[in-house]
Amino acid sequence: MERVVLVTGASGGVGLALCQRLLEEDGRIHLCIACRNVQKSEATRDLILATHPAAQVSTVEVDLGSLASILRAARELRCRFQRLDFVYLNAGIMPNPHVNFKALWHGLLTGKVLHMLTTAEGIMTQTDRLNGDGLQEVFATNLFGHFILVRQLQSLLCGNEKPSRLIWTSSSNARESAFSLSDYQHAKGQESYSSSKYATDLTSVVLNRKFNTQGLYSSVVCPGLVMSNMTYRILPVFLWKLLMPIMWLVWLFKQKPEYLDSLAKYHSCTSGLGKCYVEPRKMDVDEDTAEKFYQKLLELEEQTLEKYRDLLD
Ligand SMILES: NC(=O)C1=CN([C@@H]2O[C@H](COP(=O)(O)OP(=O)(O)OC[C@H]3O[C@@H](n4cnc5c(N)ncnc54)[C@H](OP(=O)(O)O)[C@@H]3O)[C@@H](O)[C@H]2O)C=CC1
Ligand SMILES: CC(C)CCC[C@@H](C)[C@H]1CC[C@H]2C3=CC[C@H]4[C@H](C)C(=O)CC[C@]4(C)[C@H]3CC[C@]12C
Repeated sequence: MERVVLVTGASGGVGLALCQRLLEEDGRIHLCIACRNVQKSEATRDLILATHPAAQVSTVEVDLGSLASILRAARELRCRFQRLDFVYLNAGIMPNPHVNFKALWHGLLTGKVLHMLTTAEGIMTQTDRLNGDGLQEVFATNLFGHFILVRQLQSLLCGNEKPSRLIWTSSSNARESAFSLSDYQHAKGQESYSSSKYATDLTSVVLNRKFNTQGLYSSVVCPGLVMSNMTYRILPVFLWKLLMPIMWLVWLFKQKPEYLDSLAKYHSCTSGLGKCYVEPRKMDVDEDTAEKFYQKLLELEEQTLEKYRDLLD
């Protein structure tokens, strides 16, 4: 039976590129794209089929900022599929981004410029707000909505013949100092994006602890700086185009000499001898904090799903 792959945030940017790439790697998969509404789902499906006409692509509507929508989508997926092999938890937002140009300028003059330009540490803030479920929107969309989706899809992800995998799109902007267990939704600070991505890293770590024995494995990835609607909301397109030569220089400086081989093809995978093509980095995550955070997520799940009893099985 073909492998079933679910991708959230498939309508553009990283998610759409990921869908195209997955089909290039294996045209036999069943790709289920999760988008916010029917129009987006169908437009995305048409775009994918234009380049991969023989692909099996289905759609599901889910607004990750709405618990009711997530519960409906999960119910629909449980009816449609017997298992899910890969779930890419990719949808994400960074509302009202603000660049601190003073800090940026200061950073450009220091030795930490590469670190600053690849992690945005100290130069980006956002303003968040409450969503319809009374949750901080960035936390809800980037992390909690996905967490609820995974919990609701547990029966399709656990106990299968082959292991299933969750792949979270995290970010190099994830930072421990932006996250606090006492304000894990980041209602008080101005780095909700960074906090939500650190929360993502913690969640992935703890999900492995809880679910590896049931055949579910979780990992996080950072796609690097990608030109998408998200980045075009930070700076206008023309400015990014002007900055491109600088970004290329940054990229070049970040490469190890062996990466500059123009004949090399880079696959994000591991060879039979264990050699990795993409450099792994250890996450700055403490397992004890991850466990405490998990308990808080479970408590929040219980509180928030209380009013949606009719949508639960
Ligand atoms: N761009 C970058 O440089 C980087 C991005 N990332 C991460 O990559 C992921 C994808 O971002 P990117 O492609 O750049 O940004 P885009 O804004 O282009 O894409 C975001 C995707 O998420 C979807 N989405 C947003 N909110 C919701 C919601 N409430 N419910 C369902 N879907 C939603 C969007 O759908 P819709 O079309 O309906 O808005 C869209 O498909 C994010 O998690 C982001 O944090 C990580 C590191 C760097
Ligand atoms: C080249 C400079 C002179 C001008 C660009 C300044 C900033 C607007 C951008 C510099 C670094 C960028 C970012 C880095 C990390 C990204 C992160 C991985 C992510 O998940 C989302 C986008 C970034 C925060 C991105 C945003 C713009 C920069 C801060």
